[in-house]
Order: sequence, then structure tokens, then C-alpha cells
Amino acid sequence: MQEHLIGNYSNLKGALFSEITVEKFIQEEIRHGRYDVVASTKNSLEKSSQGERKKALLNHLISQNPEYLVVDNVFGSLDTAAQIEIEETLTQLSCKIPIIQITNRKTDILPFIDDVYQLRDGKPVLLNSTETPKTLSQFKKFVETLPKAYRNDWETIAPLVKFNNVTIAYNDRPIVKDICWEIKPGDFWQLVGPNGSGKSTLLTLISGDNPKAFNQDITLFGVKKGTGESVWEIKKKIGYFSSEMLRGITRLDSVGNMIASGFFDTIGLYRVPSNEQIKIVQHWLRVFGMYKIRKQSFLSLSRGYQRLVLIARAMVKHPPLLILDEPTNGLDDCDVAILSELINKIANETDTAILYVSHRKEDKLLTPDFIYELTPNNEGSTGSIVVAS
Ligand SMILES: Nc1ncnc2c1ncn2[C@@H]1O[C@H](COP(=O)(O)OP(=O)(O)OP(=O)(O)O)[C@@H](O)[C@H]1O
Repeated sequence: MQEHLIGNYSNLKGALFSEITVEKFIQEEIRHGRYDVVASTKNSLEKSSQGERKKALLNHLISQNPEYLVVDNVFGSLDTAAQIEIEETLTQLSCKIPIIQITNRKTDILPFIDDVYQLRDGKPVLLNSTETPKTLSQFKKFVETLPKAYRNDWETIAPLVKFNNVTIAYNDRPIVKDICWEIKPGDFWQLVGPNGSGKSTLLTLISGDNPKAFNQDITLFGVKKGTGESVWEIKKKIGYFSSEMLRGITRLDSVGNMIASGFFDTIGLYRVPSNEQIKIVQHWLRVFGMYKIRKQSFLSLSRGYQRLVLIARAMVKHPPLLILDEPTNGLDDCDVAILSELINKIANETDTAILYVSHRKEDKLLTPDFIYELTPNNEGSTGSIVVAS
């Protein structure tokens, strides 16, 4: 960044509040057993929820008395209460030290920010007070319909998910209590609840990644948990996208190959797709208007388009259940609108059930059939069903 933009801070002690920093501390825990940042639950960062991690990181950084702070995607993964709390903390801190905010959503600009710069053609341009930041891409409606079902042998599986009085605790600390919830084919569900209420815990019970599922009355894709089904069989029936996936992708796959890899449940293509599979990939590329750039590197795409491609990757096998975990975290307003449009389109045009988890206000752009809400209390979060308006 240019010196005139933020001043010369090279001799000052700075700190970075970002998901990258969270990840670095988690790596220190895993590799070197160093637990410098502890959440309010006394859990390590690795065992904490997304929101708990961010709150713990900010407290830690402030305790180190930085002389300036850079904050990146401040509100990502935070529930409304935590957003207000962190905004207040940063507002107070801004009276003592300079704060530089990086954001791609104008609604996230903190109230104490004096000057707003926008990167245009790689150069920071100062916006005057009446100008609002331009979004980077123009929102276009998807015109073409989505590909038809690739296979029909999954059509009769029901219920997709059934929890009967599911209760989970970690080290005697109750997390969720007496959860009764059923997801039927074609349903569009939104899962909501404050940070730490157990949303990810429920997702891991569904995706087969949580060993605690075995003592519980859980039915997945018509099969009772613990009666011999393999995690691999479960994963084959789930299309999954989380904004966290993007951080782990370093392979140089083309856009087309990235979508095709969804047929084989890999991220990146290691096998040769059939002609039928190639046709389905080409269909998805046309839906996105990306056919011409199908051979371009996936990593060269903008963040918003990378997510469209990864959702197509999750959908090509036409799974009975699509899980979208915080899919819009870190996106600008325009990309959020495009992504929401795609998710509504999948709900309207396919028989795949959708389970969508997010805290953000853009949820208003979505049209779920039902909302499952987790409400924390001392004995573990309880769940209730809200019929969406
Ligand atoms: N392996 C674990 N060991 C101990 N505690 C855990 C473990 N995994 C999760 N927890 C705790 O369980 C609680 C629920 O976590 P979970 O990640 O399910 O919440 P969440 O609703 O997804 O939160 P967020 O919105 O902040 O991501 C948190 O308090 C977390 O610290």
C-alpha cells in the first residue's frame, strides 16, 4: 500500500485482525503446541467456533498494545450481538491508535473511518464523502435453466436427515439438547443461531465427520446411524461448499476441471470425466456465462466467481442434499446478490434439498422454506422451527 495512503508506520508495532491471523495461531497450536490465544469458553482456537475465534483474537491483539491495527473482513462469521460488541471495541480503540480497515462491503465500513479509498485498476483512489464505492461486477440474472438430474437412483431416499432428541456435549459442556429435526427431499432450510450455538456441530453430525453421532438417534439418507454405513457413502450424497474451502485450494486446475471434479468428490480433477459428465459441466459454464473462459485457471477468477464454480462443483453430481456453510463470508454486496440468486435458482429448479448456514443480513435475499433456529442456554442449545415468510 502506498505510504501517503496510510502514513509511514514502518517503525511502529502493528497487528492484523484477520482470518489469516486466526489460521496462523491455529497452526501454532497444531504444530508447536502453543496456545497463546484462548477463547472465553477456555477452548483452544482449533476447538472454538468461528465467532469465538474472532472475539478471542481481537482481545489478544489488543492485550499486546499494538501501535496501529489493520482489520480485515471485521464482521465475517459474527452474529449480530458480536458485530455490535466488536464495533464498539474498535470505535473506542480508534481514539487511541490508528485503525486501517480492509473491506469489500460498503455496509461494513466502520463509523469512525475518515477516508475511504477504493482500488481501481490496482491503484487506491480517494472517494469523496458523497461518492459510494462502486461494486466490481455488474449483477446479471442467470438466464439459462440448470442441468437436469444426472442420476435418479437417489430420488427415493427419505428422510435425508432425521435427528431424534439429539444431545451433544464436549468434555461435559452441553452444546445442543434434544434436537428433533427432519430434512425431507427438496426442502430449503436455513440454519441460524448465535456464535457458538452449535450450527457447525450439527453440520458435522450430518456430514459424517463427528464421532459423537454414533451414540445418537440419527438417520441419514434413510439409514440409521451406526448400522454399518460408511462416511464415504454419506459424503457421496452431499454437495458441500464452505467459504473456508477456498483457503486450501492451491492446485492449478482450470475452471472446467474444477467443476468436473465434483463428480469424483475431489477438489481438482484426477480422473477423466465421461462425455455425459463433460456435457453437464459445459451446461453449468453456460449458466454462468463462463464457457469461453473454461480453460482459464480457477485461481485467476474473482472471489465471487470462484464461489459460483465451487457451488457448481458441489451440484454436478446432483446430490440429494447441498450444504452451504457461510457461503457469502467476505464477499461484496454485488457478489452476495449473485450468489443468493444462484441458491434460489437451485432451490426452484432442482430437487436437491438445501441447508444454508449464515449470520448475514443478505439472508433477506434468500427464499428458504423453513428456518431452524438454535437458541443457547445452560443445558445446551435447543432448536425450533420457524416457517419462513
Ligand atoms: N472438538 C471440540 N471440543 C470442545 N468444544 C468444542 C469442540 N467443537 C466445538 N466445540 C464448542 O462447541 C460450541 C459450538 O460450536 P459450533 O462451532 O458448533 O458453533 P457455531 O454455532 O457453528 O458457531 P459460529 O457461528 O461461531 O461458527 C462452541 O462453544 C465450541 O467452542
